[in-house]
Amino acid sequence: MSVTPVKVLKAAFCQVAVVDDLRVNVENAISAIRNAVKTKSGVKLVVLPETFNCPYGTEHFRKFSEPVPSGYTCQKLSKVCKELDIFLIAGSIIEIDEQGKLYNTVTIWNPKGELIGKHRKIHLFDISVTRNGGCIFKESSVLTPGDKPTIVTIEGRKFGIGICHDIRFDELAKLYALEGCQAIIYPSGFDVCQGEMYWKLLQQARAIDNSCFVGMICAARDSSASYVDYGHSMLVNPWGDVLVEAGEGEETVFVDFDFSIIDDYKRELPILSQRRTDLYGVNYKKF
Ligand SMILES: O=C(O)CCC(=O)C(=O)O
Repeated sequence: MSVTPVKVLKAAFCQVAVVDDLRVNVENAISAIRNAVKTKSGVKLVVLPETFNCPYGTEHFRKFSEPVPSGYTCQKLSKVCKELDIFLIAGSIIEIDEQGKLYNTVTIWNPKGELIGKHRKIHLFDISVTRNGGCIFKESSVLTPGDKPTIVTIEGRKFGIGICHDIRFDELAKLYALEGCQAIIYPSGFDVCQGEMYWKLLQQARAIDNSCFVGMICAARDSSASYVDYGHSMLVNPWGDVLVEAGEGEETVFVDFDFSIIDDYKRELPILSQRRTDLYGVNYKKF
């Protein structure tokens, strides 16, 4: 049954803190979700950060891994979506498959508590940057990359899903735009150094180039952690305007996706249809 697309979708981005205890993290995320729905009436979509139930570090990933959707975290998330009648882009968890392979995986849930999508991070975070304080990370030492893009329909609107480092790859965002997505959501965990340089800039670039909303949702900053998350969960519209930005600490921010702005942007600046596809193109496998 097709749903009439909503004009405006009310959303909450929960910038939760993450500690070294899976069950505490899940309880914390669930109470943030409950508070968000209680605080602002009409919230229909909630988003959580990357690895919201596990400290971000390759040494933690196997210990915190769970099967999807039968694991503890997924079962709790499914239940809360049903209870609160919401969609949830559930940040990410570390998924373990039957072969014991690990993935960084976003699960997406509908108000019936059904899993409507699962995105395994496609571009693993392997960098060794030396400038501005530096950042070295090698997710591929323990994780397996996902092999397909993920689009879900929420209240009649198509959302593309990525995870953190996925935002650096414009082809993925372009593919989502060409497939009709009006928003791309990246649960994320930039460190402070990369965050200061690129967090806002990358979202503005992806949003402007692809005529859509772009959001990144981060965990709260904990300066005593070995990997320090940037915070600043954000949503940008296609004009590049920052519609909402959290601070550094634990916080939930609320934002309306008013989809009329996408139509205005595409009418006034029709770059997607002005592309010279006789000269170049984005090739991708059908998924
Ligand atoms: O691309 C970056 O600089 C940060 C990416 C990241 O932190 C991640 O993928 O978890």
